[in-house]
Amino acid sequence: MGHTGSAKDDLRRTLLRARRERSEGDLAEAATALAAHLSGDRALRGARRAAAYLAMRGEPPTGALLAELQAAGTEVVVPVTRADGTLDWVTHDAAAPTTRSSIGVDEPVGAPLPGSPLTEVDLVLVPALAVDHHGRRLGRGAGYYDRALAEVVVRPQRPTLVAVVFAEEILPEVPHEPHDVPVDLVLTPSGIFRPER
Ligand SMILES: Nc1nc2c(c(=O)[nH]1)N(C=O)[C@@H](CNc1ccc(C(=O)N[C@@H](CCC(=O)O)C(=O)O)cc1)CN2
Ligand SMILES: Nc1ncnc2c1ncn2[C@@H]1O[C@H](COP(=O)(O)OP(=O)(O)OP(=O)(O)O)[C@@H](O)[C@H]1O
Repeated sequence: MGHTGSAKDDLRRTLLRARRERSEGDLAEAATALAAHLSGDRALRGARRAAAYLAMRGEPPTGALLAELQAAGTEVVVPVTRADGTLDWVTHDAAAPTTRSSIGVDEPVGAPLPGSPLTEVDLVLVPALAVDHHGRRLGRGAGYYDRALAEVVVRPQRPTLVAVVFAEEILPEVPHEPHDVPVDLVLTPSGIFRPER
């Protein structure tokens, strides 16, 4: 791992530690606030299909946000991680059973959608540990989203990419590499931010 890799790892550790210290009350408030900001932004509110995700421990909770998207008529798909490092996608149903994967992610047990669902969405909510002022995102380091997004951003009709983080996780600069795909918007419990490009 080069310089950028170890700089990313150091920052990940710091950010994960801060996330572990958030109270349940803080998280519940964040969940409601994220869902409330949805209606204020046209790209978010008007999506026909959205790729989202089930938040894992420490992440800004996405349950209310996904419910709000569905209530607005958006079809929501969520990922299932595969051993080869790619993501499958399943239609989100909050009432359907999920299973916790070995890496701590809740995943639907339903059948994956055929084809490349990510190429048919107009909005992608992307998990992140931090995002910088240019929209560059720091993930958990497994590369699932970098690989998945690399395929959609080359398409003529690219979807709006939205990272979801706590406001304190918007940083002036995060370490980045050529394969990192920048996001268009950042959704936080404090509001929506548009990175400079
Ligand atoms: N909610 C959510 N889903 C997601 C992602 C994410 O960041 N958040 N991912 C974004 O790419 C992919 C999964 N990537 C992951 C990469 C590393 C670890 C990880 O290090 N897990 C810890 C355990 C964490 C815990 O139990 O709280 C571990 O295995 O030690 C987890 C997920 C796909 N789905
Ligand atoms: N487009 C790509 N094709 C192949 N490998 C990739 C691609 N993008 C990233 N990777 C690999 O994935 C690994 C993790 O990358 P990186 O540290 O940028 O992940 P991340 O953005 O923090 O994680 P994630 O995308 O899972 O949230 C690296 O080893 C990188 O080489």
